Amino acid sequence: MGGHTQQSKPAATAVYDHPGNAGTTGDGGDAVMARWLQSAGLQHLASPLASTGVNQRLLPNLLMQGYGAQSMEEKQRLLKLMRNLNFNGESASEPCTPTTQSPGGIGVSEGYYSPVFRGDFGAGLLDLHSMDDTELLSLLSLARGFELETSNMEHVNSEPFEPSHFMPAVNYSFDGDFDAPTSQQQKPSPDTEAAAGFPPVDKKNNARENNVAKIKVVVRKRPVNKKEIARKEDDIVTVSDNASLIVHEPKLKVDLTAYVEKHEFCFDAVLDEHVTNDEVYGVTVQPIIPIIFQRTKATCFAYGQTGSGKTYTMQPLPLRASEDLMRLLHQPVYRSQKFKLWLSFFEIYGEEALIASHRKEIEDTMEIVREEMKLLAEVDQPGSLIDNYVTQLSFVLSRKAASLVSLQARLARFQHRLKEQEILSRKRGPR
Ligand SMILES: Nc1ncnc2c1ncn2[C@@H]1O[C@H](COP(=O)(O)OP(=O)(O)OP(=O)(O)O)[C@@H](O)[C@H]1O
Repeated sequence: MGGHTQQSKPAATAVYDHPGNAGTTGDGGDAVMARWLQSAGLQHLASPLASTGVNQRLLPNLLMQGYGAQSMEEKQRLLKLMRNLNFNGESASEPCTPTTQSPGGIGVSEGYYSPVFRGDFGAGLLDLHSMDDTELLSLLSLARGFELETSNMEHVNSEPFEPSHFMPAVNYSFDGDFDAPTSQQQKPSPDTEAAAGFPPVDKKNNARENNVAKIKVVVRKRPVNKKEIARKEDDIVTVSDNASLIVHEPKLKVDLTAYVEKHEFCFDAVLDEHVTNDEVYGVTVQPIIPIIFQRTKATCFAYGQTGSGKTYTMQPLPLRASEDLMRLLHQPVYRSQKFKLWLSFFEIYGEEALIASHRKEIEDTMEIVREEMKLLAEVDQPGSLIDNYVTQLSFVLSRKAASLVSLQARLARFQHRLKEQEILSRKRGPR
C-alpha cells in the first residue's frame, strides 16, 4: 500500500490491510471490527479506539457509550449494525442505508447491498465462510461477549448451538397440506421437514444459524386511552419504523421552561398502536411453534409498566399457540411420532403481589410529600432565598402531581382486578 493511499484511507481499513496484523487473534479482531464497521460506512469510528490498543471485545460497548459514535445518525446505524450482526443480517427488516457519503465509505448510490459488498460484508452481515479461523474466533468473542483462547478452539468448535427460533426467512404455514412420510423417525429428515413446511436444512445454513440470536425483543405500543385523551396527555411514543421508536420525554429547565428530549431505541420489531393481537402473534409466537417439534424449549413473556398492555397482549397468545400446536400435531408427519401435549396456565399475580405493589406506590408518593414538607419548613426560615425554594418546590410538586395521577389510575385498576378476582365481593366466612 502506497504512502499516499494509506494517508487518505480511513485508519480502520489500514489496520485490516496491514499484512503484519493478520497473525494474532487481537489484531485479527481489530480487522474484523474494522470490516464490520466499514460495512455500514462507520469505519472512522474504529480508528481512534482500535489504534490505542483498546480490547476489541469492548469496542462495541465503548462505541455505544459515546466514545465513538457522536451523532444520533451514527448511533442509530451502529445499533442497527449490532442488531443485524446478532441476527446474521437476515432478519433486518430493512437495510441500514447510509444517508450520507462517509469519507472512504460506501456511497449512497452503491448502498450496502451493492454486489461489491453483498459478497463480502453487507450491513452487519458477515460472510462467515470467507473468514479464516482467527477472524472467526475473534468475531465470536465479540459477538458472544467472552474471550476465546485459541487453545480452547476444539472445545469451542464442538460446543453445540441451538438453531435460532427466529429465522426470518422462514414463513411457516399451518394451513398447507402436509404430505407426510409414513416412516417412524425420531428426527424428521430434511425431506420430511420440507414437506411439513420447514425450510430445507442445509449445512451452510446451519452454520449461519449457529451465530443467530436466540432472543427476540418485540415492542408493542398501546393506543392512548380515553382517560389519557380526556386529561389531554401527550402521546410520548412515536413508532419510527418496524424496528425503532422514539420516546419524547417532557422535561423542565431550571427556569421552568418546558422542553422535550427525544430518545431513540431499536428493537427486533416494533408494533404500533394499530396492530391486532393476531399480528402480534404472527411476529412473536407463531414462528417458534414448529421449533418446539424439534425438541427445543421456547418461552414468551411480557415486560412493562403497569397498564402498558401486557395482559391485553399476552392473553390471546396461549389459545392461538394451542390451535397451531394442535394443527401441527395432527399432521401425519408428527402424528406418527406420538407426541403428547400438556397445557397448564396460571397467572403469577396474586392478591399479595397486588397489595405489595400498591403499597410501594403509596410509599413513593409519601416520600415526595415528605420532601415537600422539608422544603416548606426550610423556606419558612428568615433570610431564605425564596427564588431557589420556589424552583425546587415546583419540581417536587410536579413530581407529586404525576405520582398522584398514577396512584389514582393504579387504585382504579387495583379495584377492578379485585372485583375481577371476586375478592371484594367474596363473602367472609365465620371466623
Ligand atoms: N393494544 C391495545 N389496544 C387497546 N387497548 C389496550 C391495548 N393494550 C392495552 N389496552 C388496554 O389498556 C388497559 C391496560 O392494559 P393491561 O391490563 O393489559 O395492562 P397491564 O400491563 O397488564 O397492567 P398491569 O401491570 O397493571 O396488570 C386495559 O384496559 C386494556 O384493555
